[in-house]
Amino acid sequence: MIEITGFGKDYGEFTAVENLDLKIEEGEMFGFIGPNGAGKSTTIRFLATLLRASRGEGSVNGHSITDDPMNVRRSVGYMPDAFGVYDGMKVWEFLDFFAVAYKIGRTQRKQVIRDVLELLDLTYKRDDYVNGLSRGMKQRLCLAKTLVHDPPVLILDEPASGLDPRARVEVKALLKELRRMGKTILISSHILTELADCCTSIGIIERGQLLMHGPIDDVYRRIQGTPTVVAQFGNNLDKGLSIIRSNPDVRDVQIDGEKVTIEFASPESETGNLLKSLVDQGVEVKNFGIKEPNLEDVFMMVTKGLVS
Ligand SMILES: Nc1ncnc2c1ncn2[C@@H]1O[C@H](COP(=O)(O)OP(=O)(O)OP(=O)(O)O)[C@@H](O)[C@H]1O
Repeated sequence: MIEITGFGKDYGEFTAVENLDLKIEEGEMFGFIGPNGAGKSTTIRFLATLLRASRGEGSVNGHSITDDPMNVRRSVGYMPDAFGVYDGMKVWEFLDFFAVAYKIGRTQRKQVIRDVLELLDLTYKRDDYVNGLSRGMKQRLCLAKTLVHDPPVLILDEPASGLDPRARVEVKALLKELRRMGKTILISSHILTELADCCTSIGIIERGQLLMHGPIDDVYRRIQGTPTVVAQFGNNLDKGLSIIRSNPDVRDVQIDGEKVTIEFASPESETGNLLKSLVDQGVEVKNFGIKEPNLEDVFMMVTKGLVS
């Protein structure tokens, strides 16, 4: 559905994105993750036909981004990271404006506006002025406007940024609903956990390079090899720490109050050996459990070059 080959973008001497290959299948929700300045928006703007590539090519819904941008635009609902809403316009007028731009006929427009307002839970704001909406509502309205031409692909640049936790949950629920409706979705974020439970695949980008990319389960599996244990000790914390630190299988130890996080060095590391030596040496172990990696861990490990 979305394919990019060898995409690169230079701004003068500076290379913002380097030789990026990406493939997103129909029906996927792809999380594009990276810190500020990594190159997410640059890649997204290329996909949305708003930026000329320095190198490489891509296609969306079978249409070439460079040779057939009009059909790409018809296929894509794009939500930029910073968007403007026009003052002095009512909610329905804002949506109507975009529907006209997509050449949707008058009668159909009414229905479309009704449908997207309903879907985005904004029907009760239909006649309100856009500039009087809260940030979360403006964000939802912007998402609504990406849907007016019923595109099969949604490209959303940080759609949940600046929202409070509740509004973020609402955006996530909405994205899941859109995926159920058959949309293929690319969503970028630097808030990693935000994407954990809704994406089917992820790509991690840093300094213009895609470090890892694949189905979310595969990415987890690739890093699961190096175990992390979270432990709690009843007494002898200092003794416990010295045993942990002198264990050759341990790469790093972090202490947060009573919680001790132990990172092991290799997939072959036997966490049980460490537990046994702690117990054998009289340390009271209250908890000792393998920690399942979350998206944050994946990101840290990939960007530290610990997995590839
Ligand atoms: N028009 C431009 N001129 C010069 N440099 C640019 C331009 N646009 C982006 N850059 C640079 O390219 C790099 C990638 O920027 P980009 O906006 O793609 O990152 P991002 O991953 O989307 O970051 P953020 O999460 O902060 O939006 C950054 O170093 C940025 O400063």
